[in-house]
Amino acid sequence: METIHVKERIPQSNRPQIAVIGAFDGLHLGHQHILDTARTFVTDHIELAVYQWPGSGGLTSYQDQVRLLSEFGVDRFYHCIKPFSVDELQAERLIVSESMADQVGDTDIPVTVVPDAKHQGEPITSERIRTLVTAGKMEAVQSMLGRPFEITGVVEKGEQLGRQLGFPTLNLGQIEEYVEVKPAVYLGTVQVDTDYYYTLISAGYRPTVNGDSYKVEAYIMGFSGNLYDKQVSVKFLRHLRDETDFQGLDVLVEQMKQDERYAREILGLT
Ligand SMILES: Cc1cc2nc3c(=O)[nH]c(=O)nc-3n(C[C@H](O)[C@H](O)[C@H](O)COP(=O)(O)O)c2cc1C
Ligand SMILES: Nc1ncnc2c1ncn2[C@@H]1O[C@H](COP(=O)(O)OP(=O)(O)O)[C@@H](O)[C@H]1O
Repeated sequence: METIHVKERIPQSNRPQIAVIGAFDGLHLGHQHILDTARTFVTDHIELAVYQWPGSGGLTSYQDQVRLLSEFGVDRFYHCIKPFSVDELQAERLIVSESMADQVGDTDIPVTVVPDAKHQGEPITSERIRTLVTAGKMEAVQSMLGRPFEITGVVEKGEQLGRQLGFPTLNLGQIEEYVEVKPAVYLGTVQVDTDYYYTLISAGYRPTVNGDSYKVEAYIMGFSGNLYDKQVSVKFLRHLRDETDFQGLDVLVEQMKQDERYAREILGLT
């Protein structure tokens, strides 16, 4: 897949295109349905192009978007930082969602409007998924994304208290572009290089240790090793409990042990 950053005018393509227009934050099941529809118009001589309309973001990093769009068979990805007019496109056909159809306006290009994909009777939208992430409802989020919610970041140094408590936790840095997951403890997985591990994720403000800022941390079960500066991806599978202001570190440690027992029980591990 070729990626093109568009600051001003959209460059002309030398191949005929089926053009999909949308914000595409999250690449959720609705987006996947639009791309499936678009692919039915693609032939040997026509390429599939996505023109990304600027939007709110927060569910997928730019890097995730590039990876996912490429996996979904997109040939060219135009990352547009400003709204554009469809007159600038030289497409055989435009493919848009119901909500995007209003923005398209009059055009001579044939337009296919793809009906919204639904979850429990309501349209799947990025806004709806963002709200659920901030509410910690990870199973519902997963149902609408078609995969678990995932955050990719770089492991940063913290206060180095975790190891003293018997629960070393990698701290995810460079995650500002994601929405804040509800402060709570989650069961998930972490990908380090090509390996996957089960993990307990703590997202929040760490009131017990007078934490002052929002952090996403992960204690990898049955792992030891140095992960500083590595890029890791954390997937949220299930909410276990909300973040609590415990009366002292010993109470927090007892609860973390209980969290690990509970997670192992769910996973069928001993
Ligand atoms: C499984 C788990 C559950 C946690 N639950 C809480 C909690 O309920 N309240 C809280 O203040 N901090 C909680 N934390 C965060 C710890 O306070 C934090 O990991 C510890 O202060 C170590 O921080 P450090 O990585 O900066 O050294 C939890 C951490 C883990 C791994
Ligand atoms: N099981 C584990 N889970 C997470 N990190 C681990 C684990 N074992 C070792 N580590 C390493 O220890 C660091 C976390 O230890 P911690 O004492 O919490 O320090 P910090 O406050 O700097 O995060 C991680 O960044 C990683 O390099």
